[in-house]
Amino acid sequence: MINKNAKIYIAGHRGMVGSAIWRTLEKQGYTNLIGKTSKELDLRNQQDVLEFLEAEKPEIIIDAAAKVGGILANNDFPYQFLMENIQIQNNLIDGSLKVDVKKFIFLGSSCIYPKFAPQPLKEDYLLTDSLEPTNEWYAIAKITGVKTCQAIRKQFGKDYVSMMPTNLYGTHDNFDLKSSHVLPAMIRKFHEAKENNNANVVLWGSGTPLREFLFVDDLAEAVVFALDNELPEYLYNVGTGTDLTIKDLAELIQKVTGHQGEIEWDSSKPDGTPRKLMDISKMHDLGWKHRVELEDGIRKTYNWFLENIENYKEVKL
Ligand SMILES: NC(=O)C1=CN([C@@H]2O[C@H](COP(=O)(O)OP(=O)(O)OC[C@H]3O[C@@H](n4cnc5c(N)ncnc54)[C@H](OP(=O)(O)O)[C@@H]3O)[C@@H](O)[C@H]2O)C=CC1
Ligand SMILES: C[C@H]1O[C@H](OP(=O)(O)OP(=O)(O)OC[C@H]2O[C@@H](n3cnc4c(=O)[nH]c(N)nc43)[C@H](O)[C@@H]2O)[C@@H](O)[C@@H](O)C1=O
Repeated sequence: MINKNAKIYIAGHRGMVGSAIWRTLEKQGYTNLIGKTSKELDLRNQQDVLEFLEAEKPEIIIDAAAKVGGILANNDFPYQFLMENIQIQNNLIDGSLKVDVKKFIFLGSSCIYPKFAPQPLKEDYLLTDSLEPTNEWYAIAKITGVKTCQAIRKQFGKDYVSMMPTNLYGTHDNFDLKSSHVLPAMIRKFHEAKENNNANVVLWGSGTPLREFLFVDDLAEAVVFALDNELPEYLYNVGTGTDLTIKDLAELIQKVTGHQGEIEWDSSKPDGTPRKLMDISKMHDLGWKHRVELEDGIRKTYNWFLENIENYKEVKL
């Protein structure tokens, strides 16, 4: 068990995931949390990161800082998704080793697994085949992060662990239609179409790919679980164990938002990987399980969207 006064640095503490982890840690009584915005500390700058870590000497680091985006952003900006993520994670992980950070939690994504791997995806399937082309750049960066932490475990015996969440959604999500993931994009599109006399909604691809969705507060609980317990292995999947087609997701969000028009599918946009359902038995065996079911999570996210609707004009990329 970690001391509740331990100094914990949450990299990316204003993002969807970082802010959920911050809230969960506060709720569980952790008192010494630190965070920096990208304006205050650009994690791509090695010297600045090392100076910050040397000055602060955190006991624990949770890395929720990354260049993040949906299928189109990943496909259109391969260099940024590869390079910025490698820079951010290398500076944080190597800096942590240098200043003797006791525990490091690295967050990756289910896209690290091969495009046509057997389903559900077990942690062992890493590096057994080729990646999905729309996000291979981001995936290569994330695989490098997993392997860097694994190398530190092997060579220095430190508690550096990687968690691979499935597709996430929730409060503080990115609702910008160019850079967002599918679930917040659909909430915004159906809501705005409803407001616009139930106009038709245009969605991307064929609607046939399958995706698994985890509410971000559940992921935050999994991360705090990993912080409270020394996990025996280097890599853990985090998800719900259930997926649905993009078309079924669209119908569910259409119901929640109350939109009554038609849905059109834009086949010029990519489908991405056909399926990426996580095998989450390792986390279940240790005692973590998700709590928020999809429809409930979508309602919470839609309510948050409505409460914060004025902020969505900003484009993230
Ligand atoms: N969203 C999803 O569906 C999934 C996300 N993940 C992983 O979870 C983690 C967090 O993602 P999420 O919360 O969704 O992303 P967000 O875009 O919401 O947050 C990313 C955070 O990273 C920070 N950041 C980005 N670049 C820099 C930089 N150069 N210097 C300092 N800080 C930087 C941002 O800081 P600031 O706000 O100050 O600019 C922001 O707070 C990532 O590792 C991602 O790969 C994994 C699976 C799915
Ligand atoms: C988390 C994960 O996220 C990304 O992978 P992805 O799951 O393919 O991403 P996505 O959420 O953007 O799309 C899922 C599916 O949904 C379809 N889709 C329909 N209509 C919209 C739409 O309006 N917007 C978006 N974004 N997608 C749409 C879309 O065509 C695709 O079939 C990578 O960043 C990857 O690196 C990663 O880790």
